[in-house]
Parts: sequence; C-alpha cells; structure tokens
Amino acid sequence: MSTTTTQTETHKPVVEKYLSQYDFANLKPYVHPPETKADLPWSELVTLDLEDYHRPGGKERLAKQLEHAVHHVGFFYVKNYGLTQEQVDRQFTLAQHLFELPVSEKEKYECNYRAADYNGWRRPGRALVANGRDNIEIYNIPKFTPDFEGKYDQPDLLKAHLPEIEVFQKALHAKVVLPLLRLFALVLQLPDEDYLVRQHTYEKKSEDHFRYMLYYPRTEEEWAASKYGATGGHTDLGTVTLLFRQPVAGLQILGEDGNWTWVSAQPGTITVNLADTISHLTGGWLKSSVHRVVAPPEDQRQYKRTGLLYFARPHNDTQLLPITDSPVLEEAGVKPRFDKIVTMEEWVRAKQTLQLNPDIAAKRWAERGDGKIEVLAGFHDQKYKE
Ligand SMILES: O=C(O)CCC(=O)C(=O)O
Ligand SMILES: [Fe+2]
Repeated sequence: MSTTTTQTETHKPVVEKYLSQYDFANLKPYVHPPETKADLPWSELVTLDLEDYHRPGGKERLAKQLEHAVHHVGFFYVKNYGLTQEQVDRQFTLAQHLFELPVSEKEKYECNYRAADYNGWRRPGRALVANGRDNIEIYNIPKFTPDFEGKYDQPDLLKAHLPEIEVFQKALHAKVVLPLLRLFALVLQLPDEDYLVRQHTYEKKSEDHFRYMLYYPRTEEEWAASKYGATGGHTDLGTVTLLFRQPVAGLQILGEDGNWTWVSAQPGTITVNLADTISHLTGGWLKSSVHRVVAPPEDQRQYKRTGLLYFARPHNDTQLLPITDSPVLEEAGVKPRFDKIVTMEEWVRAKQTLQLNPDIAAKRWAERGDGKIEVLAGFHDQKYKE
C-alpha cells in the first residue's frame, strides 16, 4: 500500500460510496398513482404529434391544428416529444426522493423570497388559500448557462444527477418549446418562422426553469378551509408551461363559456398551456388560459400529487409589446397591454414578488378592494371566484 496517498484519493472511496447511494439502481422508482374512476367533465383538447413536425408539410398541418386552441383555449397536448418514458420516469423518481429529504436539508436551498428569486426550494404552507394554507412544495432549477453557473447549490441527490437534468431540460427547450414557437409563428403568419425563437434562445439570459412540484394530501377540514382549491384560478406568467402527464386529477381550465373542465392524463403526453408573456407579445390574441388545481376526486384524495414542469420565458431584455408584422394581429387590431414599455425582467420581478411573498400580495390585493390588482404599468390580474 502506498504511503503517499493524497487527500482526494483518501476520500474518493467515501465520496463515491456516498454518491452511489443516489444511483438510480439504489433509488426506489417512482410509481404514478392509479387514474380516477370518477366521471368528470373532461376538457376536449387537441393533441399535436410532434413527430409530424419533421415530415414534409407537417409544420403547416400542426399549425392548422393549433389555430383554434391557441386563440380560444390556451391548452393542448403534445406527444412524441423526443424524450423516452424512462427519461421522464427518472425525473419523477428524483422528485420523489428530493421531497423525501428532511426539511433541515431542503431548507439549505430555500428560495430568496424577498429578492423575488424562485430558484431553489419553496416550502409548503406559506400562502393563505381562502381560510387555509397552501399544500404545495416546489423545487426550481434554472437554465444551465453561464448566467446561473455557481449561483445555486443543490442537494447531493440532485448534484449526482445534474448532467442528466441538464440534458432533460435542454431537450425540453429544443424539442418542444422552440418547435412550438415556430408553429405559433406560422399561426400568426410572421415573416419568418424563427421570429419568436430568436427571443427564446437557450444561451441568452432568461428565466426559464425546470420544476419538481408536490401537492400534499389534505384532510377534509383542510380542503373545506381552502374551498377545495376553487379560488386558485390564475394564469402563468411566461411563454408556455409544459406539464408532464399527471394522473392525479385536479387541474381545471376555465372555458370561454365560463365553465371549468378537468384536464385528463393522456398517456405519453405533455400538457402545454400558453401564458401571459406570449399573450403580451400578441396583444392578448394568443390566449393565456385561466386554470386552477382543485381537490382530486374522492378515489385519489389520499395520494401525493407529484408534478414535473418546465416554464419557458423570453430573454429578460424582451420588450413586451405586440408584434407589429403579423397580418393576423393587424387584422385583429390588437393593442399594447401596458401603458409604458415593460421588459420581461420587470414583468417577472413584478409577478414573482407577489407569488413568493404572500404578505406583500395580500396588501396589494387589498389596495383596490375590487378583486383586481395592478401588477405593472396598467396591467391587472383578477381573482377568480368559485
Ligand atoms: O400541477 C398542475 O396541474 C398545474 C400547476 C400550475 O398551474 C402551476 O404551477 O402554475
Ligand atoms: Fe399554472
């Protein structure tokens, strides 16, 4: 045995043993709860087959399929999105084990709420929901670009799998978000199909992020206090939100007819919803749809509801003005939604300050007292009743 072993060499076996505890071979695989048997009013959403995107005439076919969905519904599914089920399942497994870590470990990575920084761990129960508390735990991971490098430490569980998380996140951007933006460009008849893509390149600074999310089961009393989630209607703040197949029912969409319908768990799909920023960029023509997560049906209430999401957003320096060279928007006569020029960076800060700081939000909502809040520069959000 050598007597000149270095520090690193001495510790290497220990470190490796420690990390090997996080090998997928040693992590209990995540298993989705069974689907509900309840007969619910399900939303009728179109499903885009992204495999068609690469075939001759495919983009045009898909854009045609999207026309109604993006203007009137704001939600749709995509399938054949270029990641294997095994890759997806492994991310759910990481989510499960991450949330099972003790709070004393997770809180080392807690969000800087006051700085409106949502990356890291968001503890459950911070916000009032009707007369109860929220039941949501979140862990957000920013883009893997120099802007964020070294800014956020991660628990060893995630550190052991960061290369795979990076591949997964980048694939979502390149294989789902960017193709969808090209389809939106076709729907809007923009002068070239990369028009929106250029505002959403992965490398440049923007606040896209990947999220593990957990909804804890609530007791009947807790559900009643929080009005079964009925007051949680909201729009998302970015470009599009990608939500991996979620068999625990709960997500509902507010339709143009004023009725809420449930989003079902279609095998092999991602649910996509359009969000506020793409709506700002089109003067409201592309629809940022109102949705909420309510109490699951009785046969699923005992389950934890684990979510995997990706939030796409344009570059921070993007000005949120309606695009001027779209014949579709011109004909619709769309108008700017702010009364001054607002950048994406300002918009994110305004919205995240409210989302991360329930005390600030409560004060701001109370200012007008009419169920509306001025988020920024004349643009309002509203509370949705049951
Ligand atoms: O978990 C879901 O089904 C949707 C979550 C959601 O609406 C959100 O995180 O903004
Ligand atoms: Fe949402």
